[in-house]
Amino acid sequence: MSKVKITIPQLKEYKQDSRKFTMITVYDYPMALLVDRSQAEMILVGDSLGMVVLGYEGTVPVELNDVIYHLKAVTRAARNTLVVGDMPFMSYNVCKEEAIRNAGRLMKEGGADCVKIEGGLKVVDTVRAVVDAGIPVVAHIGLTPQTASMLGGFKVQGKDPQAAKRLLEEAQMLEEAGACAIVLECVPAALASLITEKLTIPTIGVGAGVNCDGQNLNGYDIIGIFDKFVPKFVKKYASLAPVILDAFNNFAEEVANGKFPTDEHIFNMNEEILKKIY
Ligand SMILES: Nc1nc(=O)c2c([nH]1)NC[C@@H]1CN(c3ccc(C(=O)N[C@@H](CCC(=O)O)C(=O)O)cc3)CN21
Ligand SMILES: CC(C)C(=O)C(=O)O
Ligand SMILES: [Mg+2]
Repeated sequence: MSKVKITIPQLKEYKQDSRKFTMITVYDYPMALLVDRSQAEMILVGDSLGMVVLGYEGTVPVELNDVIYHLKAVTRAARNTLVVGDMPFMSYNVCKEEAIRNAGRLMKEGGADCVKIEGGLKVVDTVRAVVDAGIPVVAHIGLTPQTASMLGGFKVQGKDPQAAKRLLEEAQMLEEAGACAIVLECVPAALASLITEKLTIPTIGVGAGVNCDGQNLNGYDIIGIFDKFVPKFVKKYASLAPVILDAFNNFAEEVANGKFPTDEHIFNMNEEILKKIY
């Protein structure tokens, strides 16, 4: 199977052809190698790395340099997968100039193919400015973890009529501002379906139902190695945590009782050489 990297314009063609695409969130070289070998079209190097690989409670502490560091690892592996670099909190919120400069760093230093920016109305002009600078932008509305404190936590968004209407309007404004795709996170399936229908750019759902043009899940959730919390929208396709724990315990057990290492896993030395040092 030869996989060819999907292009930004092709994302729209996928939507026009009702062809679904997959984005998997990963942050390191071995995981990116596996995604690259899979059918998945896209990788997100998400600021969720703060929670999944750095152990923070949220995504707010994540620095631009953290995302660049992980992007570098991922883009060394992902030669045939489109890589989205997530703009962390405060890397685009102060002013448009800073947003452009920081988005540029994700592309130039991290090797990202495009960037992702959280927010609705308030980031429309920023999205336009970054796109005008020649950087493709994926928008992100609904549950926006960087501003979770203002949303009252990691909660489903757009449940009442005003909030639902606002999300639709924001999606349309972000499309108009030039976003090449939009992530809908934790929004009711029927609303995500309506937004998908009204937009010409593809929607990427994460907890947003089957009618989105693309789907995103976290790679560490999919294989069940991150189990600190598991959002309702996650489907675990494998449960590796117990498998890994078992392997670690078997190793430690064999070390404790002297069964590891055996001849198979050691390096031998010529007897004559050994005699010379006695
Ligand atoms: N490993 C991982 N997977 C993710 O999907 C993910 C992250 N980390 N970090 C960044 C955000 C945070 N996300 C989350 C985290 C928790 C819930 C959660 O617990 N939601 C409740 C629903 C609450 C409600 O009903 O309003 C749930 O039960 O799923 C949802 C999304 C999604 N993202
Ligand atoms: C939840 C996804 C869309 C994300 O932004 C991340 O993983 O950082
Ligand atoms: Mg994110």
